Amino acid sequence: MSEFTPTAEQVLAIDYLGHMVVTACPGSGKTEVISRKIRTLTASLPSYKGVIAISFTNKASDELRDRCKAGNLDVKGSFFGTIDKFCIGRIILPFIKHMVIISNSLEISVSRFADLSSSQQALFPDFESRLPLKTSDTAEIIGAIYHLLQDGIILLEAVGILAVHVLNTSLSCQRYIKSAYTHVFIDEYQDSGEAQHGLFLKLRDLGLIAVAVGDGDQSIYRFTGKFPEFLAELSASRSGFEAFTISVNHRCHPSIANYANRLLSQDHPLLPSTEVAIIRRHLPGSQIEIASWIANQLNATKARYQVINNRDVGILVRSENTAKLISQNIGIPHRVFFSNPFTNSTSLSSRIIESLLTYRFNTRLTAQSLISEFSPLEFTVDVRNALRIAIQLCRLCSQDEFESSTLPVILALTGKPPSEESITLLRQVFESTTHLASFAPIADNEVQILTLHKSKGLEFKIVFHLDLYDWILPRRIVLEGNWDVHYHDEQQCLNLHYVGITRARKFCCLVTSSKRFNSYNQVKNGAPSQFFARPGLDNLFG
Ligand SMILES: Nc1ncnc2c1ncn2[C@@H]1O[C@H](COP(=O)(O)OP(=O)(O)OP(=O)(O)O)[C@@H](O)[C@H]1O
Repeated sequence: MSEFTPTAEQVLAIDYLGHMVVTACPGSGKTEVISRKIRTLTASLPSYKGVIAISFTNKASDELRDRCKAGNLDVKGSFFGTIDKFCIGRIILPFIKHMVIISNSLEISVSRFADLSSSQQALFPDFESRLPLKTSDTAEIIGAIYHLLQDGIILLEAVGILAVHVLNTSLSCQRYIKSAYTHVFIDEYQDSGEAQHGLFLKLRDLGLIAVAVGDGDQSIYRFTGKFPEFLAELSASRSGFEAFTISVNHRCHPSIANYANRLLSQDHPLLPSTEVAIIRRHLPGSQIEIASWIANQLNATKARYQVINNRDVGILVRSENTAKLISQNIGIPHRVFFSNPFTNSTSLSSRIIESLLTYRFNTRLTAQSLISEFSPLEFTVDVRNALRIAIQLCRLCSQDEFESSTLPVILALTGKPPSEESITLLRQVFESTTHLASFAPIADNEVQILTLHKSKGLEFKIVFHLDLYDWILPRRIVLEGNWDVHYHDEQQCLNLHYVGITRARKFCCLVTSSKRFNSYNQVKNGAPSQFFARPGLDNLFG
């Protein structure tokens, strides 16, 4: 836990005991407020109870869990994870069998609509025009969703509405939720979809204390049906939620905060700052030259800003293609947050094996955290102890023994042996040193390369913000027969740029180059982003 004293605004939010919504600017301590609340709350809970803490990404969720558990604090039966993980693991899988007859020999997996067979797709006429699905769609498509479940498939796009449906319909699910959890926290509420919002309100109606935290200016997922309007709805008067605002950015150097604030509002008052810690650099060449340039001047930058470890440096990009180019050309230890063979697999045994791999390499994780993740219902003490030992063996065994060591764990958690697919994926991971390395915790000497979307909720002492090109950020689109400049949701692109800059604590470098590779590896002119020309930014950068 951080040593600082919370501000008066933070104290009000930490101490409030009822339903609440916290809106706050970047770096204002939202994650701190949530973790301090969870630490205080869980201290007085019995071991079988906990809170539900939902973050937007696994990385943000790990960060929150680590902050809550700092100093070996016991967070009891709390859930930390993403909304899909919660819906699937805690609501759908344990309780759907009370509602649909599903053969015990079937392994249930999660599948996207696009990956269904054509006869399965035909169950959902006009499916794509309904996306994102809303709870009001449930009545019409629940029959088709049940049909798929009988084939062992949970439709990914319907996870949210299915969870709300199970929660509304299954009394045993309601009893379980009420007995296992006292509070629900949802971070990054500005990126909530309608089903998630419905679930949150339903959990409140069941008697859990509901806490939403977010920032409308960091809304960056509108394209997937996630809207800041739900956060605004909770913040409105008479919503039943007490509204709190936290307004001081503790993360960014004041000159970085000034630049970010002026991006959104050209007249935003400026914080006093004696130094400018945000610069623009336009380099000859493409992303390849940018990679070498970053590598060459990294040590000097770290020394200047008294940063010791490379892991405190984030290189933020708009596209995976740029991430790949930087990774291939930077020539210093780094970690790219790419997908691994398990990323697109949603079967339960794949998710367990992936978690066992993470557990094997990350010694800060406990066997209990894995049990809590995958077994929503209570085991007897004997079964739990045997399972804990089986999980621990997956860390202690040799690489050759890992595959067989996962067997008893998967059997205990699912009642079935692992699927063939999950074993194939595991073998693919072991065949690739890059994939294997991605399961280890970040080493101190590794620079982190990730997309702007994935950087949400994270912070770095030094940030290199790339991909600030015309066409890329803001994303430009061509309208047939019209040569004017048109953007695809300029406000969301601006929010994305704002999120990127506000990840930086001490120094932020906005980098462009005269050329750029596009996703087809064609070289294009690298004209600078239109965001550089926004009013109000003059003299705010070096
Ligand atoms: N009262 C405070 N005094 C000093 N530092 C603080 C205070 N509150 C938070 N911080 C620090 O500010 C930084 C940002 O906090 P945190 O990550 O909780 O912000 P956040 O609101 O979740 O950010 P974002 O929404 O941008 O992801 C952290 O390094 C945290 O330790």
